[in-house]
Amino acid sequence: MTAAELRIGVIGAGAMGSDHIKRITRRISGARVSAVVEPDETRAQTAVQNAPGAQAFGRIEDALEAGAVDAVLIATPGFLHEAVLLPALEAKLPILCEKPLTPDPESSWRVLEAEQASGARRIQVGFMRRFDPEYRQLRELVSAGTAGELLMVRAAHRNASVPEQYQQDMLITDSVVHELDVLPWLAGAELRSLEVKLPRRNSLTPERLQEPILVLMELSNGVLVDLEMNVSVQFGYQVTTEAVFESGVARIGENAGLQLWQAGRTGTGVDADFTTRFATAYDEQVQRWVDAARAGLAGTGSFVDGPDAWDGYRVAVACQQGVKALHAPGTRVEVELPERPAFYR
Ligand SMILES: NC(=O)C1=CN([C@@H]2O[C@H](COP(=O)(O)OP(=O)(O)OC[C@H]3O[C@@H](n4cnc5c(N)ncnc54)[C@H](O)[C@@H]3O)[C@@H](O)[C@H]2O)C=CC1
Ligand SMILES: O=C1[C@@H](O)[C@H](O)[C@@H](O)[C@H](O)[C@H]1O
Repeated sequence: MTAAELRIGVIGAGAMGSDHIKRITRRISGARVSAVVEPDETRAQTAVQNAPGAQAFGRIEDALEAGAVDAVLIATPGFLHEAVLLPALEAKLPILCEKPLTPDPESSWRVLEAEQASGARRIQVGFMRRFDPEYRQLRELVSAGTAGELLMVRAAHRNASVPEQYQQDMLITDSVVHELDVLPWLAGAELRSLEVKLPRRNSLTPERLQEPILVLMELSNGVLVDLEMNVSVQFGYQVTTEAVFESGVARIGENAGLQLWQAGRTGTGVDADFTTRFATAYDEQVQRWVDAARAGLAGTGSFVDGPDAWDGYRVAVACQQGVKALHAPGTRVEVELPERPAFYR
């Protein structure tokens, strides 16, 4: 037996929050947006227009006090996640928190402590790539072993451009953060070290940035990863992964949509940004979280079906070390985690 339709409070109605509001309203079953928490009034009004029946609030505390939500989806900027996570945990709500869990290991650890005090794992972190069909297929290939052992991964994460508020460290904390979660997950291993190399600078990148960057990672099973992180490619959005096995090579993420052969040329669509490239993954992530949250509230299952707060903490440590590597190009920086609390095993 599951709980009735899940009433979701979306906290933060900027780019991602609005995308999730449309998703929940139009494509997700078993849930509706009952509240939007957004201090910017114009954004709040636009958001509630896209979510029939939703109430607007300026602060999460007000939405909780009004009893307007059964669960929350957090889409405020990362540095504000802790301030929203703590009252939501205190209210014992199921939570889907956009990446990163929080921007640094200390605040992520405080969140782990608050979650443990709440008595259950209630936080799912929005590392949506784990729900992308191609990443899932590749992970199955790794674990089935039909192409032999995985040896190396060559990855590229390319954005057409980035907004004004995007700063140098965000190459790691906002962008590479996804690979720091998904590549160890894909390879079935832990991240052991990171190194950043700086190739020639792209003259088209904003003045404040030194990029692209090359990130080298060593995993606990000996797999080596090289990742090109590039945020000024102009042509569109592309996230590719090539996995080199003992007896085969697999690639994902190269083409988007129709391939056309015409007038002596061939062409394939390119995604403009992550909202289209990972649309299926975001949908799957939110649907699985809604189903888990309903089961958790009904007492028939866990609140989480995907990356949890420990994954968020692990990635916060990796990002901290990644930023150190970014500031010391050519230096190998180790990644060490404390013992995982029994609660998360
Ligand atoms: N999974 C993915 O691929 C992506 C995830 N993100 C993540 O989504 C989150 C939001 O990013 P964006 O939508 O790009 O940011 P944004 O800046 O477009 O939107 C954030 C919104 O939060 C609101 N806000 C600020 N303080 C608030 C508070 N105390 N309570 C409620 N709302 C508050 C702001 O007014 C703004 O409307 C970040 O954690 C970001 O890392 C962003 C892009 C892609
Ligand atoms: O999370 C995201 C953005 O914040 C980030 O800026 C992009 O580089 C990522 O591809 C996207 O998925």
